[in-house]
Amino acid sequence: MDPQGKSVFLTGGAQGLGRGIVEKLLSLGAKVLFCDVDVERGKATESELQTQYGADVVFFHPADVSDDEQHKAAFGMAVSKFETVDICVNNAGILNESNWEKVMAINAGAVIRGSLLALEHMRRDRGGRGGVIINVASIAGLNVNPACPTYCASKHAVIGFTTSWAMSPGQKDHAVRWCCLCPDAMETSMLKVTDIHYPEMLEEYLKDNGVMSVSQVADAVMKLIQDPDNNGAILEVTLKKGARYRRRQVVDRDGVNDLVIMDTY
Ligand SMILES: NC(=O)C1=CN([C@@H]2O[C@H](COP(=O)(O)OP(=O)(O)OC[C@H]3O[C@@H](n4cnc5c(N)ncnc54)[C@H](O)[C@@H]3O)[C@@H](O)[C@H]2O)C=CC1
Ligand SMILES: CC/C=C\C[C@H](O)/C=C/C=C\C=C\C=C\C(=O)[C@@H](O)C/C=C\CCC(=O)O
Repeated sequence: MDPQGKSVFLTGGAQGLGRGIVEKLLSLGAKVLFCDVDVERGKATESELQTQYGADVVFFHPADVSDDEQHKAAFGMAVSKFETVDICVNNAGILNESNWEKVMAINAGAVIRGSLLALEHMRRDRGGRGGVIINVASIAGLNVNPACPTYCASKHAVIGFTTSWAMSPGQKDHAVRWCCLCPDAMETSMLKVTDIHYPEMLEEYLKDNGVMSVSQVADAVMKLIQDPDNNGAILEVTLKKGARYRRRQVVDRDGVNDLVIMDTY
């Protein structure tokens, strides 16, 4: 899908990757409404982006996406501003190993709610125009990670949910494309979080693997949006190997043993 002239709803856009994605989309001619729980930063970001791109193409709406009503109201605001939402990016996420309920509510719960809101609005078999849902997971959703088991579980949930909807027999009728983004470490405030186990393991990991810029990862999100044939894609982005699709398939290897889930590049 070409972002030019399209309408976007994105969560967690006040800073970090969310803001980076908003900026790329605006530069490609999309209109964006983003929400965030950080009201001060959200307003400041809205003001800076309106100055750069125009007051009628980017809007901030305060919302905590772990709250059902606030999340629905923010999505509804995007629909009423733009009439339709073509692209939904469920990006808001936190890292906090001391509060597993909150991590699951934001990283998994709000991604599920946001996806279902978008699906209901977009699905062509119920009068919508189709669209794309991008769910932000992490490389941690594909690996094990003793530094942050809860975060890791929340990101595995995002990938399982997104790829399962992508394989729905109704997907062609819905005309909604489902994609997951799995970045390696990025230079954002999340990497400053200290509430993890074994911080020295993370430090070692970052030394070996490096840290990406937000811009590099936001470019990969544009690839996800623009490629029309990537329903079900898991886009892994790392500093060393760049953006690579992993495709998840359920495979019957021999007709005898259990089906297995396989990722291929
Ligand atoms: N920074 C990294 O190394 C990586 C981050 N990610 C994922 O990227 C996404 C964006 O994270 P970053 O930009 O790195 O973090 P960040 O902390 O810089 O930005 C996250 C934004 O989400 C907002 N947010 C948090 N909870 C919210 C809530 N309940 N309701 C609404 N907004 C909320 C924050 O206020 C903030 O503006 C997250 O899903 C994160 O898990 C994935 C892989 C690597
Ligand atoms: C701790 C998570 C930090 C930020 C979250 C964000 O999503 C960043 C993710 C990117 C990479 C994080 C890697 C962290 C690695 C570690 O902390 C090591 O403990 C991992 C060690 C072994 C796991 C085996 C593996 O590498 O797959």
